[in-house]
Amino acid sequence: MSTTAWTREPVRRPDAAAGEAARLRQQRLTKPPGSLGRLETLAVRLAALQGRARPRLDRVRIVVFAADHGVAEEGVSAFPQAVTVEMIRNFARGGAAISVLARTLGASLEVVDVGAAADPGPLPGVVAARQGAGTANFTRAPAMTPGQLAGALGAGREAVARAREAGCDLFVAGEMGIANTTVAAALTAALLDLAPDAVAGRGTGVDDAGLARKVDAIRRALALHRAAAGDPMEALRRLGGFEIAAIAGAYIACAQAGIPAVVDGFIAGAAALAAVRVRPEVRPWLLFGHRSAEGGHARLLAALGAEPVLDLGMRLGEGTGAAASVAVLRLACALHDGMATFEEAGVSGGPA
Ligand SMILES: Cc1cc2ncn([C@H]3O[C@H](COP(=O)(O)O)[C@@H](O)[C@H]3O)c2cc1C
Ligand SMILES: O=C(O)c1cccnc1
Repeated sequence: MSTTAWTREPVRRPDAAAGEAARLRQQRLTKPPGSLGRLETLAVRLAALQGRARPRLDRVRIVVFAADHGVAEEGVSAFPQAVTVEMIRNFARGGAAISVLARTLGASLEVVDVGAAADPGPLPGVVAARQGAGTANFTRAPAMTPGQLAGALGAGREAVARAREAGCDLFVAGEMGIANTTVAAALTAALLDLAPDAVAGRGTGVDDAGLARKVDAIRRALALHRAAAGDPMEALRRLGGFEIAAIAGAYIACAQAGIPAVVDGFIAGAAALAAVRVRPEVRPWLLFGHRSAEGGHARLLAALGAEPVLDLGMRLGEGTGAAASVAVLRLACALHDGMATFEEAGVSGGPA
């Protein structure tokens, strides 16, 4: 049986010397210091994370983790649970938003079925790592058994190992799972000690009655699992989901492998929060792609001290907000690498 012991293995430290070399290069490029704003600091951060003064984003890996949630039966989503497996098929055929973004970016896309309610069977580009036919309804029982939690975390670690094997400059985790905004909200509320209505949003577009059912389901879940709030791994087991645990595992594995990761929206953000609570040294390895329009994401970002790259009013998931930010991160790297220095260009007024 798989265990979670690997999550306690050492995490890499960013390379301060590579970061400093990148910072000095930015000062010598033909522009007033700081005038490219966060395009400068993002390139410097990527340099420290990749351990090279000129960071590259040629090989971007996107992995969408899909799973279902027992809490869907509480009527918390605007869409039926069958959409999860239907979207797995859509990913495999290349018709989803993340499929288009991955193609446009020239990024490799993998889908991991961590436990949709229906088994999609073998599909091209879909890895089966099923921990069950969806989690248990967390308003009545822990979402996962200890074995399922370990299996889901391990599925994330294995996805990072495959990415590393293929060569990976940057890792993007996405998710698909009907009702997972309820799950992300419950986990966020437990870990940040917030009221359900402060973190629950409309997800796929629930009406007022749906939102009230969602807040109520979260309130009941928090009451049932109250004792776990101080233990992030146990909170993840009781209030999380297979795909959220897999993403948390992937972030921890990225930090252990020295691969920077871009976090997507609210759901991936909840996984990031869990990962950082389990292993605080994971935090430097995470960049934040965008601010989701989902209620609760802004508070989650604030708690993580995260300033997202984009704020486009997106609220889809699948890794789409993180993928969109890769275009900006690539521009940051291209400027950093390709601009002339004051000295090279014979422009006056550069650093002494
Ligand atoms: C067609 C479709 C594609 C999606 N892709 C991502 N999500 C997003 O919506 C779901 C979460 O919202 P809720 O908690 O309200 O169910 C997740 O699957 C998330 O990835 C989708 C949702 C739908 C309907
Ligand atoms: O921010 C997200 O990740 C999100 C928001 C709504 C629905 N699905 C995902």
